Amino acid sequence: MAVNTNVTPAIQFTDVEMTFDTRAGELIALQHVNLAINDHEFIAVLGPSGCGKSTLMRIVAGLLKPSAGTVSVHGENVVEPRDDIGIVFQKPTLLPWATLEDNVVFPMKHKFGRVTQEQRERAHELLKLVGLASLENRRPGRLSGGMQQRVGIARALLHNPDILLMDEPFSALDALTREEMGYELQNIWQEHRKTVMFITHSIVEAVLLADRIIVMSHGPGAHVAEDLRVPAPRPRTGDSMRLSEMQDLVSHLRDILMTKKVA
Ligand SMILES: Nc1ncnc2c1ncn2[C@@H]1O[C@H](COP(=O)(O)OP(=O)(O)OP(=O)(O)O)[C@@H](O)[C@H]1O
Repeated sequence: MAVNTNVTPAIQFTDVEMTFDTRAGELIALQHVNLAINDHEFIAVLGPSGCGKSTLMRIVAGLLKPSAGTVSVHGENVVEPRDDIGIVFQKPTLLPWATLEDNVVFPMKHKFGRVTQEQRERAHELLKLVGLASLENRRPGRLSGGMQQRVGIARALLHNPDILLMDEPFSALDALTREEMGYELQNIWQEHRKTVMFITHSIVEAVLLADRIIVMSHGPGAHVAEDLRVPAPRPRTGDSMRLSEMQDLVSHLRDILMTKKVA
């Protein structure tokens, strides 16, 4: 079968530069960032602390405008926040007085002033999808960090975005919950096939979840230093990590990230 190489990427960075004005002067955080992320692809972004991973995500989300270059989503330049993007942050910042269902539908209420019955039904289905069936009338204060983050994921999926941006979504969780959430995210991704851009500091998490791993170089002027395909088939399990090619990938990533070889 012929491969169509002329497909518009879900997300494309073209020669992106991001400069911030700081008290110490101009800081060139990103420079010459070129990257194409395909539809339905799950990519993880790794890189030294402060290299600009969150900045990349905020540009895709339309929350920041690049100083030079362009970012497009499905072929359209990003100039403002878009409805086809959902975002999950490190902490879900839920409304403590609202039920889980009300928290999931809150962005709709905030944006349109009302919530439809269909959206409430979808919130119910999504809470089921993230393992919180029958808890929709609870309030977040009584939930563990992992459960709260599940609500954050359900909320990001409510408007059925094509693209999910996740900025260290599991970093505040304990190790076991974090691993469990990773497998759940993989299940959700297998079922819904969103394009996912997942920022993490965990090499193992990146390797377990992603199709491709993007390693950013050190800043200032961070760019894509490596673009690596993850070799294991899906669904990935703990056993996937025993494959020699996965261990080689983990060793390679440790080597370049811990010995600061990314330049
Ligand atoms: N609004 C801003 N104003 C000034 N400097 C900023 C701003 N946002 C980010 N920076 C700087 O840009 C660089 C990249 O920041 P960013 O948060 O994107 O890095 P990161 O790779 O996500 O960091 P971490 O891994 O520690 O979360 C850092 O030096 C940061 O201090």
